[in-house]
Amino acid sequence: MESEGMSPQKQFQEHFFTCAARGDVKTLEEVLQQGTVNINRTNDHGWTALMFAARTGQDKAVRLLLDHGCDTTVMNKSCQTAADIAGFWNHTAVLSELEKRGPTSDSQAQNVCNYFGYNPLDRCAHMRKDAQWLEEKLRDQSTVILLFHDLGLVVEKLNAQPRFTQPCHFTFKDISATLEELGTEKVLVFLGLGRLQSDNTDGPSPHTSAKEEHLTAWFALDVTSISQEKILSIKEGLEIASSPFPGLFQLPEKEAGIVAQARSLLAWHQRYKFCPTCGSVAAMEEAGYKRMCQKEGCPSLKGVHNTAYPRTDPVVIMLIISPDGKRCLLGRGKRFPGRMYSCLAGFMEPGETIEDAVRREVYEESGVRVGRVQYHSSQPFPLPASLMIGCLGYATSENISVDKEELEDAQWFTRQQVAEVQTGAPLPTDALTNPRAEGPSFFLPPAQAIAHQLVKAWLRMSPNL
Ligand SMILES: NC(=O)C1=CN([C@@H]2O[C@H](COP(=O)(O)OP(=O)(O)OC[C@H]3O[C@@H](n4cnc5c(N)ncnc54)[C@H](OP(=O)(O)O)[C@@H]3O)[C@@H](O)[C@H]2O)C=CC1
Ligand SMILES: [Mg+2]
Ligand SMILES: [Mg+2]
Ligand SMILES: [Mg+2]
Ligand SMILES: [Zn+2]
Repeated sequence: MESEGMSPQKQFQEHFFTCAARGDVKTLEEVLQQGTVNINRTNDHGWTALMFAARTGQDKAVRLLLDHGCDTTVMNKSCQTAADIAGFWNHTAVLSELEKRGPTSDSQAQNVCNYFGYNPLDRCAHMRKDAQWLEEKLRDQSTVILLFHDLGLVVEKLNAQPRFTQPCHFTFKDISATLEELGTEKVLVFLGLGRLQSDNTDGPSPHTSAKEEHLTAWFALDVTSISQEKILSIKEGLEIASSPFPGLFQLPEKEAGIVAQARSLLAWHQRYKFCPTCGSVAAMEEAGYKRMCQKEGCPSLKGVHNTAYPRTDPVVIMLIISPDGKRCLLGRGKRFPGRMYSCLAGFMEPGETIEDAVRREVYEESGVRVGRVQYHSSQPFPLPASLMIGCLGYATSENISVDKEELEDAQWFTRQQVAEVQTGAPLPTDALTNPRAEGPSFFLPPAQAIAHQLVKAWLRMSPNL
């Protein structure tokens, strides 16, 4: 840690880092007593004193810094927390101390939870055939009903530039006339019971068990066959988030999973009105989780031949790491906003393992060969009903040959390039639309995309410590 040309304040800070790295608890304590340093101050690489102590396994220094309130969630410019660093260098005493004392990062404290991935509802599949129970739940004052018009969610209009989209929580009373107008053919699906809302019921009905009393029921209703104007007049201040971008990606995280569940189910009912086996009309059953062919004897009516269940299409999405471990492969889809690069992705095919789908799609789209494949996390993706399976893949070749049918470009990016973009200044507001906007030469999808989380995971695994 050189000191030439540094301001005295910076020299003092560097000295503090050195003491942390050496485990010089006595000096650290003196400095902290004086209150002359900012305990969470970072150096140019984003390292805190806690990270230096974690890097060299100084458990006493780590304990002291934690006693003085050092922040365990700070990430350096390679997106690593002190716990990541301790874990990488196998300093188990330090790691367990860090884990004991506070959140070590959003994804280490709990399993990785991607946007759309958190769904607080108990789906209560066993209740889906109980028409009386469902009807009671629907009419309960605390019940939340989400409306979709041609798959566009009905949301509350926010006056300011919307930072997020708030789904409108309709009650049975709000929409009883709408339900009547839709008649018996309506697509109304039961989503589940949850504790998201404070309950304001008059008391339990005779059919609810004690366990269910305080849980809110959630439903989704397709109102496409009614005019938009009529739907928007149900309440004041409504609008329809008809374009999925950015509306669907700005939901409160606690509701994003519920909206994903609802939208995928309604999309399925909209597109699969007829039996895929014999072409006869199929009717909705089991609160929206099944469609039954109305033709007697159709093979779709039973067992594993039943084609009448909602569709989920598995998609592999993968961050491919170069053979030397220093770069990752990112591509630009033809319809991506300007300068955005993301992980390669592709639909899985029948009779294929996740690992082989990763290898095939990467080879098809970029000509790069992949060996080992490691699962990371998954994300329901309601456009219309994919399940993104996030993986890290280790390349065994480097030459890129882009499939111009699918991608505009694919390139290897260094760890530093990616870390700079990931942790750099926020993008200018016109970066998505204006190719001449200021800012970095490329950017990554936002945190709501699983691709973003895969890149982050790779940066955090960095051997560059
Ligand atoms: N979160 C993220 O960062 C990213 C997410 N994605 C998502 O991943 C999904 C798949 O990625 P993508 O690269 O488009 O997939 P692929 O590489 O498999 O190619 C897409 C093409 O496959 C065909 N296709 C459409 N549906 C299916 C299906 N169910 N099974 C097999 N092939 C199909 C279509 O061709 P045709 O039109 O000729 O029928 C489509 O253009 C997309 O829904 C996309 O939204 C993709 C990239 C990044
Ligand atoms: Mg492909
Ligand atoms: Mg693809
Ligand atoms: Mg494909
Ligand atoms: Zn049929």
